[in-house]
Amino acid sequence: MPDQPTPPPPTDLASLRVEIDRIDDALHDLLMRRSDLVAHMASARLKGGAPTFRPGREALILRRLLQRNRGAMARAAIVRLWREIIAASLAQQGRFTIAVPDAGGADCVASRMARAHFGLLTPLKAYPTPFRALASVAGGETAVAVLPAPDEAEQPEPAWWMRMEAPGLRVVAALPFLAPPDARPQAYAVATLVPEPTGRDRSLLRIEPGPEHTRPRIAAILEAAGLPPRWLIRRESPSPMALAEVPGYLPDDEPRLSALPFPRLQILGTYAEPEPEE
Ligand SMILES: C=C(O[C@@H]1C=C(C(=O)O)C=C[C@H]1O)C(=O)O
Repeated sequence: MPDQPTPPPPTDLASLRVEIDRIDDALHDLLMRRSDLVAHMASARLKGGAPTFRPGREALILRRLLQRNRGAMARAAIVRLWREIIAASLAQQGRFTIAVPDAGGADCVASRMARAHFGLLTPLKAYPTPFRALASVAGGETAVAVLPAPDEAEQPEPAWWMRMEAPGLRVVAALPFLAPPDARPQAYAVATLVPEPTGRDRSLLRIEPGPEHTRPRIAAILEAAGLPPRWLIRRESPSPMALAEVPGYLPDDEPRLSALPFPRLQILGTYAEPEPEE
């Protein structure tokens, strides 16, 4: 459709509104067809045992649409619309509740990011701590936890990344999806699924450093391994631990990691790189 010449818009207000009504009907028809396909996917169990939530596929859909976006509608508006469409299709496929830490109610960054990404209608469930939110995902009570991005200055209790041990839990998305290129994510989504590569991904590495592994030393080691950190934090308490965001999709058996000299290293997750706002 975008390649066909667009007819010139009518010049009087009444005809313009008739044309907008016609377009709304066409959009609605397509939305109904889209949700019929999702219903078919869910009822025919076409996904088999595969997870309902596929954050990599969602990122690819949004990237494709942003790429072809022409005209006056802002990129942020396109993302907003499709986040709601995708949220509606996730809701159609079964119970889909998001766990958030209850640090300051609806205003807290995790709740705001969860709302923006998973839509206004997706149920959010508040837990007293990020760790309890993670436990609810590990136990299958909720589908995803949205947690604030780690910060070197945070207290040990909110430092969820230091205590993310339950098997199968992975960081699967960085939020928001639309962000300035050098911005750090404001929140991360954690779920029990193996993320799919999207062609442009990033990963979170948790490192238990030796005493000689100062922050600059860790950065230099990662850089030499072809994993230059976008940012890196190192905390001393309750025990020394560092966290780095590195470019690329890292599967669990990533060969570049086996030669690294740290006492312990773990991939906390891998997810689509956010898209620029402009
Ligand atoms: C429809 C699907 O399920 C979910 C909803 C999607 C959508 O509405 O496009 C995309 C990926 C999944 O998170 C799918 O797997 O394709």
